[in-house]
Amino acid sequence: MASSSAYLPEHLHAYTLAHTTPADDLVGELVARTREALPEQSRMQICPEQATLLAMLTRLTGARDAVEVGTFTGLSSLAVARALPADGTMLCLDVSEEYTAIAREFWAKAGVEDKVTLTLGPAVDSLAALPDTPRFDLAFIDADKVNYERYWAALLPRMRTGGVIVVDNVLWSGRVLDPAEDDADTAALRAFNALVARDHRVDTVMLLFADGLTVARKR
Ligand SMILES: C[S@@+](CC[C@H](N)C(=O)[O-])C[C@H]1O[C@@H](n2cnc3c(N)ncnc32)[C@H](O)[C@@H]1O
Repeated sequence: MASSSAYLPEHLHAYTLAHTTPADDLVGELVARTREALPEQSRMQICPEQATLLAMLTRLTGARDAVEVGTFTGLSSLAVARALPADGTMLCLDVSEEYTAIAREFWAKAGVEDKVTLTLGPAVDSLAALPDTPRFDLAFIDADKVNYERYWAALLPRMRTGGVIVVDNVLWSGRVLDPAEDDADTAALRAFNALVARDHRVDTVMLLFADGLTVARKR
C-alpha cells in the first residue's frame, strides 16, 4: 500500500488526498488489520484512494458482475462488492488461504459475502476453467506481474461490450521506463503495457495514479 506517491511530491499527493472522498471506517479497519497480521506483506494492499476509485468505476459502469485477479486481504474486492447492486456477483481469484481468510472476515463484516465467490489456485487455471463467453462488466488485475498478459488474454473475451478492465502497478515505480531494469516482473509489465496499447479491442487510459493504473474499456 502506498502512503506516499512515487510520482508526486509529498505536498501535491497530500493535496489530492485531501480533495478525495475519504475511506470509511471499515476500510481503515482492514488496513490496520492487514498491517498487524501481515506486516511484511501489507505493502501489497491497494491504497484507500484506489478502493474509492474502484467503487466509483463499479457504479459508473453500472457493473453487475465483477472479477479480480489478486485478492490478498480483500480491500479491492470489498470496494467493488459494496458498490455492486444487490444481485451483483464478484469472483475473487487468489492462491493464498492465509491472506484471503482476512478478506472473508471483512466481506462478512460488510454484509457482501453472498455476492462474493473465492476460488483458490493459480488464476491462469481458474480463468481457463470459466466459460469463454462475455460475462463480466468489471475486472481488476493485481496479482503476479509475469502473468499479466495471460490474465488479459483470458479476461478480455469474457468482458461484456463496454466492460472495463483495471490493471494495477503498470508503472512499477517507474522501472518500466528504465532500460537497466531487466528483472522478470519489470520486463513482463513493459511487454504487457505495449500489448495493451496496440490492442484495438479496447480504449485505454494509463493513469498516473497509485503505482500506475491502466483503465481499458472493451469496444
Ligand atoms: C498485490 S496483492 C493484491 C492486493 C489486493 N488487490 C488488495 O486490494 O489488497 C497480489 C495477490 O496476488 C496473489 N497471487 C500471486 N500469484 C498468484 C497467482 N498465480 N494466481 C492467483 N493469485 C496470485 C497473492 O497471493 C496476493 O494476494
